[in-house]
Amino acid sequence: MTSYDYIIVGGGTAGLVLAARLTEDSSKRVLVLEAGDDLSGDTRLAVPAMWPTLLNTDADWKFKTVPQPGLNNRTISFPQGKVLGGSSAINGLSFTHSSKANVDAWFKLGNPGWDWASFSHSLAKSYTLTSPSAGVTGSGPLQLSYPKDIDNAWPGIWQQTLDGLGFSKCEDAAKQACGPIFVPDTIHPASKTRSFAGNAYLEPARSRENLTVVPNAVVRRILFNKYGDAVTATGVEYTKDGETQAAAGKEIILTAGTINSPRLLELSGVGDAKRLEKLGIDVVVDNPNVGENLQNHPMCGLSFEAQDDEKTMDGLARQDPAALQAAMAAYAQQLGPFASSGTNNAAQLPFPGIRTAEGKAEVEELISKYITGAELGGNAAFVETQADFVRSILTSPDEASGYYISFPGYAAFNPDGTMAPPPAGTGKHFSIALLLTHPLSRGSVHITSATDVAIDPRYFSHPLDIEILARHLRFVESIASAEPLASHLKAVERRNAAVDQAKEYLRRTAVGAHHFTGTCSMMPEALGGVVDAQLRVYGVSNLRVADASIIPLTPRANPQATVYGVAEHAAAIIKGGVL
Ligand SMILES: Cc1cc2nc3c(=O)[nH]c(=O)nc-3n(C[C@H](O)[C@H](O)[C@H](O)COP(=O)(O)OP(=O)(O)OC[C@H]3O[C@@H](n4cnc5c(N)ncnc54)[C@H](O)[C@@H]3O)c2cc1C
Repeated sequence: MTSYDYIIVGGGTAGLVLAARLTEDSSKRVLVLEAGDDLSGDTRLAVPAMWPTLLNTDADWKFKTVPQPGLNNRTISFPQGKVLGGSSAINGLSFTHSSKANVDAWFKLGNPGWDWASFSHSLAKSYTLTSPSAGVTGSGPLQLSYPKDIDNAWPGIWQQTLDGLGFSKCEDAAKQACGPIFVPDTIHPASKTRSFAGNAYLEPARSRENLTVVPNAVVRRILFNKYGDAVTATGVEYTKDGETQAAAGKEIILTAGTINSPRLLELSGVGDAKRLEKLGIDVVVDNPNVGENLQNHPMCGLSFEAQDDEKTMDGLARQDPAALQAAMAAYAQQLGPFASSGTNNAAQLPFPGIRTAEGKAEVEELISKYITGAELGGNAAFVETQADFVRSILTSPDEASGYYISFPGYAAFNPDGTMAPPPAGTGKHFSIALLLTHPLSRGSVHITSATDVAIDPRYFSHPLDIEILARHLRFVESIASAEPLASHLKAVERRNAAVDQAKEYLRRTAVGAHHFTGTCSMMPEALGGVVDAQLRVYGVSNLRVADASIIPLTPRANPQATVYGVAEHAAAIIKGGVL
């Protein structure tokens, strides 16, 4: 059996960052096993706006949640990349930093070396940003850019409207940020094609003799040696082309993502002993925290009718041949809707009204009703820290509890969370998608058999989440009713004027963003942790997890920037550079 210094399980976003960084040392042999195919060069991956066409294909694990009581018992789709590059190959390309407050809260949980100052140093290694105003900043492999042409008036309208409501543009999106922001895309500025872990990190490293990458290899379990209480990982078992194979490694690094990293731990005997014994799995390490603490942003959309002469993406969404032809012609010039994520105009906003005495009083009342007292369940010490963090966000006029993405077109979701097409006809739309940045609801991911997994995010199980999001939803309608935006829309009907109406709308239409984190959380085991601050799995000397699953408190918005930062930080830790 071939032996490696490191076996990386999952050649996704974090896995390929680690593969590239660890093979910089030519004395270290690295094996990457990736369940999905290598789709480098596939147009659906390369052309930015084509990412939805990869959903529900073989490049997607096509997960679904169990029915969600908080969402009227709906089952919500939960896509994840199954392809070399992982979710970075199929995601929506938005690159948003989390906040200093969020990362510092990880540190406060008992994670030395994971404060904002240290973490942001690692994050900065991951990207280069090309901006029309500031030029080129950074020198990391991942390429970020803004759309070249703003061929419509919407960005200005969005910013002026929010400015009029008292929120001026954020210049430092990485730190405290309240107000409209113009979010960069993971798109190469020269080619206007997707920049992702595959072409940014793997491609330059692929010819290294010490790197072996095997696509279409599904890892089934981690192999262990156990002497008394001392547990060592020795390698992995995987299937490739219908055959079971094994590889030996001095250290195993799990980067299989928020669903499959805890799933593989459980399948290999690391998890809650009672659960594993019931399934006939030999227990290697008893840790009931594995698969717990699943966090995700609940999200909803509101679409408004735009005036008939507005420029929107509705024609493209309806597959109108003229609109498609125009978009393709523009893309040949690296311009137009195919050349960007379409989600660049966003805003990070505090609790609505927090800058007034009534708003302050309202949030204080909600907090004292819902985040103190008996309804706190789960690990008391963790819950207390999470509650302190969320309280600090909600009561600050400079921290965001709502993330708003504006979009010139129809943006609504089917009941199962997939995107809904625009209504038939020729009507134009303007939409705002809304996310709760720091939910208190937490769920789980656990295996139910050798092949099945139950994903339960428990959306809105903490009552404060829906209360806060309902208030932001009302504020979405306030934005749409404010000038200059209001003049570009047909009459805005207030559909959610009362909090109860807004809550009913959320239970009926909210879905989950594709932003799941937390199932192998990094924190002390007594708080609910699965890995320590060096990302080592408790109870095993040479097994780490280093992907989105280790994030103990979910990032403010879209998480890929944070995942790249986690992977760079992990590489530095493994190479002995930090901590
Ligand atoms: C459709 C979609 C849209 C998104 N849009 C955005 C966005 O616009 N902005 C943003 O910031 N974030 C976005 N995200 C989230 C972001 O992409 C992810 O949080 C991030 O990429 C996760 O990285 P990861 O390394 O944890 O997992 P992944 O990148 O998913 O990598 C895990 C890898 O492990 C492989 N794997 C799993 N199990 C096994 C196994 N048993 N054997 C071998 N290999 C295995 C998988 O196939 C996959 O390649 C989106 C996600 C999705 C799915």
